[in-house]
Order: sequence, then C-alpha cells, then structure tokens
Amino acid sequence: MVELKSYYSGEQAMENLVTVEHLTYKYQQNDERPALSDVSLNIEKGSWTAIVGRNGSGKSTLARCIDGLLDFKQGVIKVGGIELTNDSVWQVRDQIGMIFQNPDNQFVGATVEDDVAFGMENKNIDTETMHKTVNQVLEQVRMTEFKTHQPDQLSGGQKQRVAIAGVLAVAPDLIILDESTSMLDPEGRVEILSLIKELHQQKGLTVISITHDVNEATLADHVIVLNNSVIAGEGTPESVFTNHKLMNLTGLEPPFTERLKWSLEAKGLNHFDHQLMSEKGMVDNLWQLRSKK
Ligand SMILES: Nc1ncnc2c1ncn2[C@@H]1O[C@H](COP(=O)(O)OP(=O)(O)OP(=O)(O)O)[C@@H](O)[C@H]1O
Repeated sequence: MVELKSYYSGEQAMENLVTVEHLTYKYQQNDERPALSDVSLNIEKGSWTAIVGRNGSGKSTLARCIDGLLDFKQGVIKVGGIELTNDSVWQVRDQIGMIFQNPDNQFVGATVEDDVAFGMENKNIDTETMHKTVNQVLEQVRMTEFKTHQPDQLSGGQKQRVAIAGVLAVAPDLIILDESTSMLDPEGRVEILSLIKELHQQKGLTVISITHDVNEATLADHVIVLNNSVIAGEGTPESVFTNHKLMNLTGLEPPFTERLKWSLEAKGLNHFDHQLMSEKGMVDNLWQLRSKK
C-alpha cells in the first residue's frame, strides 16, 4: 500500500462508525481472484469518505458487504459497534441508507410522498409522525412543491433528491452513495452533491460515496483508493490526488487542476502550490506567475 499522510494521524481519537477488518469476498468459491482481498478500514463518525477506483476494483462489493447485502465468509464488519452477522443484519441495515446509481430503480411509491413514507411504513411509525417527517425531509431536500407528483414527472436530480429524502426519513447514521450522481446531468450532479455537503456539514451525517468522479471525491474528508480488490492507498483528497505514484499505479485520473499543474511542471514551470488546487486557486496562481514575468 502506498504510504500517505493519514486523516487519522491527528492527536484526537475519533469514534469509528464503521470498521472493516480483513474482509475478503468472492462471488463464487471457484473465482480465481476475490472481489475484495484482505480489506481493512475505518469510517469515522461524522466523516465523508470517498471510495474511488477503476471499474471492477471492488467498490460496490465493499458497499454491499457493509450493508449486509452480501454474505461474506472472511473478515469482520462492525457498524455502530454491532458486528454484522446473519442475526444482526437488520440492526446493522437500520443504521444505513443506501442511494444507488439509477434513480428510476429506486421508486416504490406512486407519488413522491408515498415513496418517502415507504421506509417508515415498515417501522410501525404512527401516521401523524409519518406525515410530519415526510414534510420535514421533503423540506430538507427542497422538494416540498413536488409532494403529490408522480416520480416519472421528475428530473434525474429531483428523483435522487426524493431517494435521499426517503433515506433521511428513517434517520440513518450512515448514508452510502453508490455512484449516485453518475447517471445525472452536470446540473443534477451539482444539485445532489451540494445537498449531501449540506447534510454532512449541518447534520453531521456520516457519508460514504463510491465514485468514479475524482472531482466529487475531492469534497470528502478522506479518500480510500481500491485497486484490484485491495486498498492501494488512503488519506486526505490532497495527499491522494497529488500522489503521482498512486495515480499511476491505479490508473486514476487526478482532478483537472492537478493534471494541468503536472503538465506545466513538465515544461519547467515549478512555481505551483503543492496543495491540490481549486480551479479558482489555479487561475490565481497562473495570474501571479504571469505578473512576475
Ligand atoms: N454479481 C456479481 N457476480 C459475480 N462477479 C461480480 C458480481 N458483481 C461484481 N463482480 C465482480 O467483482 C469484482 C468487483 O466488482 P465491483 O462491482 O465491486 O467493482 P466496482 O469497483 O464497483 O466496479 P464499477 O466501478 O464498474 O461498478 C469485478 O471483478 C466484478 O466483475
């Protein structure tokens, strides 16, 4: 594993919401290589962790194992201190809200409000509390005006907002976004990411986002890179995406500003900030260099 400055290196001990220890998973016993091989990681309470990696690196398998959707034989997963077993799977799943890739596959209700209420109906929550909660969460995702609409009348971004409202209605401790923005247009993507950011910052929701999009991963506090079923590196977005060795090893494409910085450095311009820069930071840096000429 590529050594990186760790997010966990601070002096203050943080509480872990999820711990994964030595998880190995094969879809078929006779598979030559496992989909996950000896994976260990911690997800701190209140953190946003992005899991990145190329196609087939094991990201979705990891999410499905944590949510108890795959029956693993090797390794230990604990969520909120509860070890995931056949007996505890519902207790574990109660703590987790999953948002998947295709917004169309997630609707079960005929209207937005029915859909949001669905998760609560399985929990014997009284009708009054249910109505109140539906209104609250639709307000949070700014979809109140669409309460009585049918899901097929909504845009992709709006559908994902409703899916998030459904998850919020059952108040999970952890939300897992499995490529949840990948089928959205750029506007829908921005809409969902800013909503997640707001929920993470204002409500302290713990977030795991599985993504191909490195720009999305730069929003996280911590990035875990999966490569060929193992963790190839982890750390802050800065330490991960400015690490040439790790990027080359895993074939991940760093954010645009980092790629631009590398190509300018290759041409002898070595005056850039070592930090991962925002597009604005890069523009400011280029202007400064130009004015020094
Ligand atoms: N249902 C399945 N049955 C058998 N093998 C599977 C199944 N789902 C995934 N795999 C295999 O497990 C490995 C990891 O797949 P996984 O979907 O976890 O990767 P991923 O990183 O999420 O990929 P992607 O970004 O393409 O979704 C791959 O080799 C894949 O072919």
